Amino acid sequence: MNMRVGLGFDVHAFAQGRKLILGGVDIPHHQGLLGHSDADVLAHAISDALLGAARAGDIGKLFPDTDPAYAGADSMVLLSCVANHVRELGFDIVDVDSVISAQAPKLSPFRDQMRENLAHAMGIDVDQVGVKATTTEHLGFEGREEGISAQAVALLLKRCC
Ligand SMILES: Nc1ccn([C@@H]2O[C@H](COP(=O)(O)O)[C@@H](O)[C@H]2O)c(=O)n1
Ligand SMILES: C[C@@]1(CO)OP(=O)(O)OP(=O)(O)OC[C@H]1O
Repeated sequence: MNMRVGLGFDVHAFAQGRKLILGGVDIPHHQGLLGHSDADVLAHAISDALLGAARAGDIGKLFPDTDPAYAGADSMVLLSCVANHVRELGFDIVDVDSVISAQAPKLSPFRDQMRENLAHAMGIDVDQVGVKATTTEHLGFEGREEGISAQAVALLLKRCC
């Protein structure tokens, strides 16, 4: 069986004085996401989906949040490393889809730029990357605007020898 599916999920809390970076896009907002890296929750969920499909651990295994080397890291660079890693393990990236849960800000104006950035980082075509957004109708931590979550799925094809 040559197809593998992976699931990724990540959460980051909002904090004052931080940038809001999603899919490599710097989105104007009155608060941003807290993290060891730039806290790009979408890039992290997609990274974990790729790693899950390749059965290669998770983002924290590759880039520990205790390692000063990743303080303030650009998560699109981390995503590129993950994509190259799964390719080195013998997989091609077939398709990626994702959803961001955020009460605010409105993300649809930034969707196409996020897709382009993510596709570029993973070395795939933009039509192989889906990005969606939803509010949680004011329910839960996303709905209270305490943070943002993202989920992603990835489909990989194992190259045969
Ligand atoms: N942060 C967000 C959340 C949602 N959207 C767009 O609005 C549509 C409706 O959202 P509901 O949560 O009310 O279903 C959603 O399908 C997105 O197109 C958004 O852009 N940014
Ligand atoms: C991205 C990494 C890099 O150290 O740190 P964070 O920005 O804290 O993000 P998280 O999703 O909590 O953990 C994964 C880490 O690999």
